[in-house]
Amino acid sequence: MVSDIFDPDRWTAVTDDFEDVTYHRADDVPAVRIAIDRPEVRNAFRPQTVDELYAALDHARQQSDVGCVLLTGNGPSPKDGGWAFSAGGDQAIRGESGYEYRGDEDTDADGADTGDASLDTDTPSVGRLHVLEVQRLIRFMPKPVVAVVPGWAVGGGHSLHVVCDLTLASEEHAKFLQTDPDVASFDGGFGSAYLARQIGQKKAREVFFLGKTYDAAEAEDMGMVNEAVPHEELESTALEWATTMTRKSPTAMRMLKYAFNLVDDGMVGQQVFSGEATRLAYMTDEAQEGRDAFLEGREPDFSDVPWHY
Ligand SMILES: CC(C)(COP(=O)(O)OP(=O)(O)OC[C@H]1O[C@@H](n2cnc3c(N)ncnc32)[C@H](O)[C@@H]1OP(=O)(O)O)[C@@H](O)C(=O)NCCC(=O)NCCSC(=O)CCC(=O)c1ccccc1C(=O)O
Repeated sequence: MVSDIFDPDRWTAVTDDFEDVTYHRADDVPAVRIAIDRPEVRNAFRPQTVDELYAALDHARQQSDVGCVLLTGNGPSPKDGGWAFSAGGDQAIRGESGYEYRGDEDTDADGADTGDASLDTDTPSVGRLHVLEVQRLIRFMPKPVVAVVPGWAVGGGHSLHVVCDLTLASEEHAKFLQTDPDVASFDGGFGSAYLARQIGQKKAREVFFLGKTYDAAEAEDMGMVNEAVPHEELESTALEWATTMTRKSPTAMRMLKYAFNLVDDGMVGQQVFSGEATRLAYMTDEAQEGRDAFLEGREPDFSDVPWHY
């Protein structure tokens, strides 16, 4: 079973190679579902989880026939039935310089520690803080990413929902909490500054400084959740949203996402938006005349091109 509220009749696995993440493509909607699959620790992410999330998201980014990504957490926990989107960085493997790989390199087939970490050549020995790379991938992905929140969104897990384009939450189980300063961490980028854009400065400071827990209805009132729906309808509603969005013009959706981003993303936002404008310009006769003139060693003739106003 992938997740209690996952409908296996509507999805096909893209890969079974991941350990911490499940990755499915919808059968009748051009959308994918990427889920953290560590429900026993409230979907806290370790470096391997972040690597797999990045790989799945980057794969989804490059599928020109996929128009929407649903990002969620599988559940419930087999231990206590609790639900989570993600509880952020896995504190159990946090070392002095970041989150540490603790995997096959120093465990035997049964998972017991062999103390043989030196044999590992695939994974870096330094601590990682690379969920920020996942945030940037979500931010710059040319299609909407929806955070589908079935339970706790906490710490770095809260930041992940903040950076998504839309958030859909379970009425009964979704809970939003920032614990960063409790564990001496601080997401000073999208997790806080962009959150303030969504809910205002006073409220964003309250989220971090007071560390209150908000339910889905409160989060919707604050403007950081788009809609709260009954838990049983969470994934079907997410797929309905994906259906709606993927019927729209891909170019318009991409340009709108980058236009929304632009004002907060400085020169990089301008670069991303302008890159897409350049792509559109390349598709015109005007651009092809410029290219052809160079290749034919002549002056370009733009005399037929109107000065649009
Ligand atoms: C999420 C809780 C509020 C849920 O509470 P509750 O429902 O009562 O469940 P628990 O019994 O507490 O938890 C069940 C089970 O899960 C384990 N667990 C939960 N969260 C984590 C976690 N983050 N790491 C490891 N394990 C976790 C818990 O130990 C229990 O296990 P048992 O074996 O069953 O006892 C509550 O659990 C909670 O508050 N969790 C901690 C939330 C937290 O502080 N998260 C870390 C915030 S800091 C962060 O995410 C930094 C990462 C980051 O994004 C970042 C920031 C800045 C720069 C870079 C980065 C980066 O790249 O990483």
